[in-house]
Amino acid sequence: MTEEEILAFFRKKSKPVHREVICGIGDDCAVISRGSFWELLTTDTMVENVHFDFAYFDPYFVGRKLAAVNLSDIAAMGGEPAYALLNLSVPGISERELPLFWEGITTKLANYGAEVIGGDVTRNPERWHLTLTLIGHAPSGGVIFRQGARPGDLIFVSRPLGASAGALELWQQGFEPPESLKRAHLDPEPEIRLGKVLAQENLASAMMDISDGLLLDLARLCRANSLGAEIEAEKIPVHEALNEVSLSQEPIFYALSGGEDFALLFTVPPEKERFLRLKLGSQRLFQIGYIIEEQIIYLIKNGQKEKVSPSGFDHFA
Ligand SMILES: Nc1ncnc2c1ncn2[C@@H]1O[C@H](COP(=O)(O)OP(=O)(O)OP(=O)(O)O)[C@@H](O)[C@H]1O
Ligand SMILES: Cc1ncc(C[n+]2csc(CCOP(=O)(O)O)c2C)c(N)n1
Ligand SMILES: [Mg+2]
Repeated sequence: MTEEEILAFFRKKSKPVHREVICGIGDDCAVISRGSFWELLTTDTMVENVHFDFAYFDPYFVGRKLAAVNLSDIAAMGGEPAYALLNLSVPGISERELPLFWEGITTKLANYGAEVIGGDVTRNPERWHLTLTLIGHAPSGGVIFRQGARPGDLIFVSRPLGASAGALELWQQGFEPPESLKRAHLDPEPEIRLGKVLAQENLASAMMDISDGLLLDLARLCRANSLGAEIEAEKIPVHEALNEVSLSQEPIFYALSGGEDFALLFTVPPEKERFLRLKLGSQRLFQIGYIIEEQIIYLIKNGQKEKVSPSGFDHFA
């Protein structure tokens, strides 16, 4: 089974029984009503040689990235991160590695007001296997779900895409990537501030973060709404450093299907666009297309409109 099929199985089978569960399987975070506020829960795992390789990572950046991928799921709901539980499962860890890893994870969490408050340690005979569970909160009713988009809503991404996947390919081909690509892969910045503005000002109708690639994640957002999308290749913000390096594919491929961008993908009703630009001032946003009724994703490229199948990262594809 593919990762997509496994997730579909869980989504179909789950029927929350607790009345306080506002949102269970299927969004970037689970959401639980705690009366005066909503709690947000998310968990993400990083496995050595699946998510990172010590050929170009060190324990400090493994810690920073583990924090970032979880923070990004809180950002995708428009929430505020707070508490984390850390599960460390390793063949062994040295007196040099442990403080570096701890410094990485705690500094990244602290940048966004979060801290580690517990966890678990076990031996893993094979490789580093790390899981972080992050808990956050939002005002009651003040989160943006994947569901909520309407036909005609504008589709935005929060920053240029493809840098992380470009860096990965360069390392895997034995080259040293330029600094901006390296940073995007080793130390991605979660969009906590932007997510909060979009939620608190009720600007976005639907939102998620891009972890598996724009096309695949846009397809997930569309499916959550039983809608489709029309996007334009020329409007997709491709990270500019991809034009300066030698890669196996065109730069736009990494922006469409690379993954690990941790940018926000969100929809905005057209009548709110002016207010959105006003609220975000100098922050650049990239409108790449709009939501359509038909449950298909179209890409307009060189004046041609073509149906695209959602390609991106799947652990088992
Ligand atoms: N093993 C599982 N059991 C129950 N629910 C799961 C399981 N794995 C994933 N889910 C749920 O399925 C949904 C999609 O999961 P997915 O991991 O793709 O989300 P994500 O964290 O936004 O993406 P990524 O892991 O790529 O960052 C989420 O709501 C998640 O909680
Ligand atoms: C060594 C190595 N090989 C491949 C990749 C690419 N990669 C791994 S997981 C993932 C998507 C998000 O993960 P998840 O869906 O588990 O949250 C991507 C694009 C990498 N980073 N390192
Ligand atoms: Mg996510």
